[in-house]
Amino acid sequence: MKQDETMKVKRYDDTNVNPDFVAERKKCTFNIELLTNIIDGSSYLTETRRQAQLAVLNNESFSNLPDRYYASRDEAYAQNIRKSAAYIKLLKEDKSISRAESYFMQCLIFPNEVPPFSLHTTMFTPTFESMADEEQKKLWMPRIENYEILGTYIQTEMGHGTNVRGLETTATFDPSTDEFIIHSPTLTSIKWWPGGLGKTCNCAIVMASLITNGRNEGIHPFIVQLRDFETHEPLKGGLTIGDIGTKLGFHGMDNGFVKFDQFRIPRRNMLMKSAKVTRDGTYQKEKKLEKLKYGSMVFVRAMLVFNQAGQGLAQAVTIAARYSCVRRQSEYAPGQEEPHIIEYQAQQHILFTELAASYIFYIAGNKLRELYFTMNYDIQKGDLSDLPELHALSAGLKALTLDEAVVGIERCRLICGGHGYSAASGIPKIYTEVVAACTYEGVHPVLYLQTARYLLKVYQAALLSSSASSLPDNQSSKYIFRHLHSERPRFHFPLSFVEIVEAFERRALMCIEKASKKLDGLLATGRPHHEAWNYSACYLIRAAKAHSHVYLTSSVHEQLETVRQEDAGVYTVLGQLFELYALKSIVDHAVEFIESCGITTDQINICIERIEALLLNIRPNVLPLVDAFDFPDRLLGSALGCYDGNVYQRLYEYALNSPLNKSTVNVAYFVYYIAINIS
Ligand SMILES: CCCCCCCCCCCCCCCCCC(=O)SCCNC(=O)CCNC(=O)[C@H](O)C(C)(C)COP(=O)(O)OP(=O)(O)OC[C@H]1O[C@@H](n2cnc3c(N)ncnc32)[C@H](O)[C@@H]1OP(=O)(O)O
Ligand SMILES: Cc1cc2nc3c(=O)[nH]c(=O)nc-3n(C[C@H](O)[C@H](O)[C@H](O)COP(=O)(O)OP(=O)(O)OC[C@H]3O[C@@H](n4cnc5c(N)ncnc54)[C@H](O)[C@@H]3O)c2cc1C
Repeated sequence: MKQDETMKVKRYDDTNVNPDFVAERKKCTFNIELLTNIIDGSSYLTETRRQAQLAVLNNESFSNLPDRYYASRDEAYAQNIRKSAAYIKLLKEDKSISRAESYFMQCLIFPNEVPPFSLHTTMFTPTFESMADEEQKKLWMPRIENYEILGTYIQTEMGHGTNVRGLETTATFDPSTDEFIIHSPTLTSIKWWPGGLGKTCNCAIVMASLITNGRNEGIHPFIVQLRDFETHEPLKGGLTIGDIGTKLGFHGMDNGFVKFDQFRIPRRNMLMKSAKVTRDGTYQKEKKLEKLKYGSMVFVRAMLVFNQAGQGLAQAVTIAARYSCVRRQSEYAPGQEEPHIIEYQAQQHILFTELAASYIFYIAGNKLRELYFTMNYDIQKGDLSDLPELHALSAGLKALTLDEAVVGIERCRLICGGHGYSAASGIPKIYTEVVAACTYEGVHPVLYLQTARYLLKVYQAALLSSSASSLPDNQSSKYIFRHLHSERPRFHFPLSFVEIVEAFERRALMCIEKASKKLDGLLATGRPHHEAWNYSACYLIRAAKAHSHVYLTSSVHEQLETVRQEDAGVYTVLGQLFELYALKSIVDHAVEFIESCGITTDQINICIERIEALLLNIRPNVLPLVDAFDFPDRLLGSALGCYDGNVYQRLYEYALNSPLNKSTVNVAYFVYYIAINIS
């Protein structure tokens, strides 16, 4: 990125800071900058992010006016398009902007929003790159990279989302014209939900059932132009396109629908890397590359762990923590000043356990992102051996971390009392964005079941093997092999970090064993496999969750081992957060740990006591721990969570700006009450 000499705006306003915050920050016992580097991945990435954020703050084209919480849907969409145009212009003009820089810029330009063009970068382009053959890439990529083509990803239909194989849209090859005819045969086959489809994108990858020579060959991807490149009008020839209307959140996004009515596209618009239709209509496929078509779903699921679960929860926690250090309430000791609400143990228990969870999701999410890029390198070269592992891991972790994050965000909102319910707190916006991720890219019961399917296969393999050596080191399920044939250790309390990881592994192994037994038991009664599978779902989902917890604890433990060599202060606070997250999970799932690890209810009580001690340990560092996330105020968009702690002044300004305050007597009130009373 080109450096801008005129960069003047500071990321924080550090003048006029609330004295309570100054006092809180003085209590810090560790090096905040080092922790920020760990969260970002490196000091280099911290610096890159800060430069990118400064570039956004210094550029007026990226301002959030009208106020994002008062904007109507039309205004929210228009604002996103204005900012998108400025952002894309910048990317075109400054080719030195790196992928990381553009990602950091995008997060701040569109705070807690998925902007209308985002499907272009997160799904359309990756799917095209992965599924198109070399000739197609040569033809299309320059216009895709140049944003002349702005694409979305069209898969879900009004009647089918989860069951991708059941999609009804057809792409029938017509050899007489060398074209495919895309068609929505029913109301339920209308494509529904794709981001940016309603108004913004001019092209799309469309997933449809390929029919050639009278045979249905299953779902395949096609690149389809939807709008005219000059006028932006929907193309003629059989397209009805529109916006699907108001949703829980995503107000600035035009999620859309499209009905295809015998719409024709050239044969070569089928993406032909792993399967193709020749000029005479012959269908050919490379079976081993078949699952590549699922690749973009794996990519986004893997990214959502740090991007939505980690970052979303961390933002809500930052807001709740800062507010808790400002807000005073209730008489604690008779006759004394009201304490800050952070001093109440009940507040600490919720806030600090969510703080711990946000660190765990962030750090494990970063590790998953790295793993994705490492494994995907081989996958794209045609070696798909790591794909099942990556699919199982990304599906389970997407589900578990987002399930826990949305509950955590809501708990953060609740502990902010009434002001948490105001849009000005920023938390409702974070919630509506993050909870959307629980639906898109796959609903969670379904994703857990995908993870469980893989785990049962690994378990079967482990039963037949006597060592873990047949699994590569990067396989997260290696513990199944390791523990299946080894004695359960005696756990000592309080648990060491190594013991914590082993306890999670033992619990996961037990859940997998139980799921396997349940399934086998039902099969043994003569039930068909699909029925036995369905009636084992509760066991299977428990196994998938337990396995995902293993990844969370073991990957953060691995990070702790590195930090231990580097800095004692950071190691201590990160270790406290790790222990708190782990012990709370053990207490929440006590029955499973008692049964799998041979521990007692008394030992669970030791965990509960230890949690209380950890709350006291974490208390002095609470503000520095959220400062370490290094969120600029604009990203948080919160009167309660601003860096300077001037909560009440900001809340008042927010209210004064309410559009309802533009007049002293509201026109509707005048028309319906005063005017009627007068007559
Ligand atoms: C620095 C960079 C930073 C970047 C930051 C990015 C930030 C992100 C921001 C996010 C913005 C996103 C905006 C919103 C986007 C929403 C897009 C969508 O929702 S789009 C719509 C999303 N829609 C959904 O998510 C729909 C959910 N439904 C599905 O995913 C599937 O259809 C299904 C899995 C449920 C069933 O499928 P079915 O065919 O019945 O499957 P079977 O069960 O019969 O298994 C068959 C075999 O295939 C295997 N396999 C399966 N999946 C995968 C995979 N992904 N892979 C590999 N393998 C997979 C499976 O294991 C099995 O293997 P085996 O055992 O035979 O060896
Ligand atoms: C904000 C948002 C953005 C989106 N963006 C896009 C996009 O860009 N492109 C796109 O193509 N799609 C998009 N989607 C669609 C999204 O991917 C689907 O909504 C999602 O995959 C779920 O499909 P569905 O809505 O049809 O739910 P269904 O599949 O009907 O599932 C409904 C419920 O039934 C249960 N269920 C279903 N099947 C099973 C099963 N096999 N086992 C157990 N339980 C089951 C689950 O509880 C599930 O929650 C988006 C959705 C949202 C909310």
